[in-house]
Amino acid sequence: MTSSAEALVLIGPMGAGKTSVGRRVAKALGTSFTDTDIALVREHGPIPQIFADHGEAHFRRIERDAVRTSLVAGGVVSLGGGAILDPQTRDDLRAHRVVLLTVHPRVVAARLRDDSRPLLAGDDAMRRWTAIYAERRPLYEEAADATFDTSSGPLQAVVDAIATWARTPTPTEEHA
Ligand SMILES: Nc1ncnc2c1ncn2[C@@H]1O[C@H](COP(=O)(O)OP(=O)(O)OP(=O)(O)O)[C@@H](O)[C@H]1O
Ligand SMILES: O=C(O)C1=C[C@@H](O)[C@@H](O)[C@H](O)C1
Ligand SMILES: [Mg+2]
Repeated sequence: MTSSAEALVLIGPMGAGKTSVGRRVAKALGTSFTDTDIALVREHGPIPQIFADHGEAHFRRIERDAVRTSLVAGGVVSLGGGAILDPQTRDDLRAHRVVLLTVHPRVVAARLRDDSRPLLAGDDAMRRWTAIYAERRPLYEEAADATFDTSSGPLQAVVDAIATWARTPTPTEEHA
C-alpha cells in the first residue's frame, strides 16, 4: 500500500510526444494531467530564458522540484526529456507506472521546428537530438515499465494503446 496515488508517468526524448500524448491519455482515463515543463514555465518563465540566464544546472534543479510536486499530484505526468538525468527522480519513478515514448529520428525532425528547446537551438539540431537520445537511452529503458513508439499512425492510436495498458492492473495490484 502506498501513501500517495500512483502516477502514470511519460518519459522519452524531445518530440516523442510526451506532452501531446500525455494530455490525451489523462482525458481518456478521466484523470488529471501535469506536464513538468509547463509547470516550471508557469513559475519561472520560458525555458530558453532560464537556460540563457542561469544555465542548464539551474534548470535541472527547478525541474527536479517540478517533478517531485507533479508526482505527488498523481494522474498522468509528462516529464521534460532530460528529467531522467536526475538520480533522485529516477529513484522516485520506481513507485509509479512509467511509459517510455520513442520516435524515429526521421520522423522527429518535423516535430522539432519551434525554438522552445535550447538544447536543439542553432545548426545540427538533429545530430544533437540523436546524440542526446543515445546518451539517455539506457536511463529511459531502465525506468520504463512499457514502451510505445509514436513514429507512425494517428496520435490517437498511441493514446488508446497507453490508456488500455494503464487500465490493466499491475501484478502487485492483482495480488494486493
Ligand atoms: N504521435 C504523434 N503523431 C504526430 N505528431 C505528434 C505525435 N506526438 C507528438 N506530435 C507532435 O510533435 C510535436 C512535439 O510533441 P510534444 O511537444 O508532445 O513532444 P514532447 O515529447 O513533449 O517533447 P519535449 O521533451 O520537448 O517536451 C507537437 O507538435 C506534437 O503535436
Ligand atoms: O531533453 C531535454 O533536455 C529537454 C527537453 C524539454 O522537455 C525541456 O525540458 C528542455 O528543453 C530540455
Ligand atoms: Mg513536452
